[in-house]
Amino acid sequence: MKAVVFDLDGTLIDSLPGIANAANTLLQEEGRPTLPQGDIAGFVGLGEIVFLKRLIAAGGLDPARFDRLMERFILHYKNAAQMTGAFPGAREALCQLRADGWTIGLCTNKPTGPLRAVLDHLELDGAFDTIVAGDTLDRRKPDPAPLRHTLDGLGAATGIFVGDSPVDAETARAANVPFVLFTGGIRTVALDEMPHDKAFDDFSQLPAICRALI
Ligand SMILES: O=C(O)COP(=O)(O)O
Ligand SMILES: [Mg+2]
Repeated sequence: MKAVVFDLDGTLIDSLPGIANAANTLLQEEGRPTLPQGDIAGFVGLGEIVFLKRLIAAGGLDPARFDRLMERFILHYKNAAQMTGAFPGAREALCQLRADGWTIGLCTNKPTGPLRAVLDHLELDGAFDTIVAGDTLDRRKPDPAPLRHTLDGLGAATGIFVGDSPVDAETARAANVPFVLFTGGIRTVALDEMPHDKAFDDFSQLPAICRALI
């Protein structure tokens, strides 16, 4: 079975504006100045616990109130779905891959609550045969376990991983899976810091890239 697994934030969906809005809403509630979206981009990638720790440090919030802040951040993070869209051509690429006989998985560090909210909002739930959220396992990307778990769910021994970040590149390497880099995502480092087998900036290129890799 040919399997392709996608990262979500910055790969299939343009979620940074919503995530930044959620973070800044929390800062405003706490009476702190908001942060530029470019700074907040650097907090994304390792899931909500690391995200909030980075936000607390950069935004001058009280680390002792972590649990309470997390509860409120998750509420705002669910609402972020309203500000989130799929990248141009991403839906069409998923349909084409499906038509080409690929089985399709999702492997994200986004936690289940905000993940469900955004998949519902974008009606993307049915696009995937298997979904692994950040809190599905007790290990997250770049640990290879979530990607391997996604491939197991697809009944595939191997596959292709499509992502946008150094965390995704490291996950693919650790799981020994070819990595395809979407360069239009949440870019915080240079392209050569994300080892990849192929790169693309236009989703219409992806089905042919996948075909050529397997
Ligand atoms: O939630 C994050 O930190 C990143 O999510 P992603 O794995 O879908 O890019
Ligand atoms: Mg990502």
